Amino acid sequence: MTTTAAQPAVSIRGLRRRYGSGTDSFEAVRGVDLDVAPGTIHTLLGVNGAGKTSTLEVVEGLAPASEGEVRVLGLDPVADRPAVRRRTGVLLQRSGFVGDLTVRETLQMWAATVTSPRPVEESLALLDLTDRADVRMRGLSGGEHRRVDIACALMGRPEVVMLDEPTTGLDPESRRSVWELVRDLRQQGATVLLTTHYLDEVEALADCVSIMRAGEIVREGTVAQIVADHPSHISFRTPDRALPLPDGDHDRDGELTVLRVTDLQPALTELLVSARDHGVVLERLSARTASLESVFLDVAAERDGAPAPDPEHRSAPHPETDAVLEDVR
Ligand SMILES: Nc1ncnc2c1ncn2[C@@H]1O[C@H](COP(=O)(O)OP(=O)(O)OP(=O)(O)O)[C@@H](O)[C@H]1O
Repeated sequence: MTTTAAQPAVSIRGLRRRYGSGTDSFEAVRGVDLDVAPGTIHTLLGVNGAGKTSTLEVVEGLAPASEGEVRVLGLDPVADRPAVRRRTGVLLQRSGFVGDLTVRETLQMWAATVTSPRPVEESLALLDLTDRADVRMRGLSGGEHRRVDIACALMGRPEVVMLDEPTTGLDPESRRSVWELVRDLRQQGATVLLTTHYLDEVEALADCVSIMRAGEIVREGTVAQIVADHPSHISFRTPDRALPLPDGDHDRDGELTVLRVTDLQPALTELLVSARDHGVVLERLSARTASLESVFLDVAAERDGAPAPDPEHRSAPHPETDAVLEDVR
């Protein structure tokens, strides 16, 4: 008996999206291909302006593609919008809820637009909002507001959930509770496509990650696959230029040398032996295996055609991407 691979929950082929027309037009999405396997969490990771929202809006059926094809559960999100909308939940980056309504009234209003909605009390409990049910929307903190947005996105028990930066602006505890919720959705069989610029969010959630830069997907796979394909870094300072170096990509900037190597341990051993044999002191020696952070930094550096930043000056292991990128600039 032959088995066929499950149809992707979301499939994107040759997607292009242009804003404006003529000489003023700008192409924000430049030929994206993407498959999201059913029952998985797929993250789109990229810096501000990479094209994540522009892509997601087409998948959500909120904007037409300039070119290419998108299918959600086998359906066209624009032409088959009513059918797609019934089976999907969408969290936009910004919601436009009225500040005068209470949280409960907001959820009741939203429930009226959804086929077979969850009971409002269940939605309140799901997002830990029961105690805030009678507070007006304008009185909520940013994190509480975001939880109302998420409650609305999940109101119709969607098969496919699209979340645009679900945890931006949330405190660490709220972020973790959203992560739990997203994992629960997967456990219940839903498919989740989410955009983020948090590296720790990708590491916590992603079955598959697509890294976007300037409207294109430039890396894709599991975090482990992406990291395994990336070189490790060795850096040190020495005024001695005659030191023989192991094979790999070398950059020298004054006294600083940065090596990019595929196999860290033998390269490091060779370097240490070479330094000992030549009587060279390697100051501020540092060796780092590849990480999602180093992949991301190198992807960002490729954007400018600039060399990857000095690993000595990289920041903490899981900072927010925008903070990481301050190092690159
Ligand atoms: N309505 C618009 N008109 C013209 N350009 C736009 C419009 N919306 C977005 N852009 C541009 O398209 C590019 C991609 O924007 P997009 O919002 O898709 O990126 P993003 O990766 O989602 O960024 P962020 O993390 O900031 O949300 C950016 O250069 C942005 O300035």
